[in-house]
Amino acid sequence: MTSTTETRHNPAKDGELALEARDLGFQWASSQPMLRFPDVVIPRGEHLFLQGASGSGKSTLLSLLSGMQVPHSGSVRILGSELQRLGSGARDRFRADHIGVIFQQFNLVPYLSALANVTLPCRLSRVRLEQTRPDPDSAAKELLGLLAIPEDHWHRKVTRLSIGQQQRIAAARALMGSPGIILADEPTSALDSDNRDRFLDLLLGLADDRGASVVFVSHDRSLSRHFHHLVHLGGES
Ligand SMILES: Nc1ncnc2c1ncn2[C@@H]1O[C@H](COP(=O)(O)OP(=O)(O)OP(=O)(O)O)[C@@H](O)[C@H]1O
Repeated sequence: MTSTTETRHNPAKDGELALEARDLGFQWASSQPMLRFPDVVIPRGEHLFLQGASGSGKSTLLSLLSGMQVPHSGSVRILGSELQRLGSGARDRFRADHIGVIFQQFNLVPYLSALANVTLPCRLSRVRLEQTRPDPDSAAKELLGLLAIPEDHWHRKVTRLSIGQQQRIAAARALMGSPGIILADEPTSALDSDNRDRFLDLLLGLADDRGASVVFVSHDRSLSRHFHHLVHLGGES
């Protein structure tokens, strides 16, 4: 795999890193080639754009960074914790506590309201619940307001909302309880370019307010200007 990494900032001192992934290699099956990834180093509060052609391994890299998959080689350290040192249950808890994920298809719970989807992380993580004290509902409503979801939509099932609104609800859910890292996998692919830029400005602004680092995946390199760091995956060699 040929890959490039660009950075517009000097790396922070160790201990101030949101994320550090070194020498990562992963193989989905023994019949498939080993995917090898460039090192990823993000100082706390800075944001990284992950770009590459279809099949280059962007989603695979996100699944390694989130601890959903375990690498065959190399290491992932998030907010100072080495993921491989955690057992699978502890890794799941760490993800629920410290990582907000925005999926390509949003993965909202279809039978829940917008508000109930946003408060979900607080039901899965005591750490995220503590961060929204005294009242998770108020914290969720504040996020929904900041993300321009009209108040009369908050109690509607998410399936009755537009794609752009569902995407912003997925962003609110990821930001809820101020996790240190947000991983976003192509959440803008259904939007036109104006709405894509507007969404990114909102997401990065809210992440900045909360001190979170965002790793954002997209095919569209024009979005990279919003980010401190760029990693380009070049595909299988
Ligand atoms: N669950 C899986 N099982 C087996 N192989 C997989 C799986 N997921 C991805 N792959 C393979 O791993 C390689 C990288 O796929 P990945 O989905 O990470 O790429 P991507 O850059 O995110 O692609 P896209 O932009 O199309 O979403 C591809 O060859 C793909 O076929």
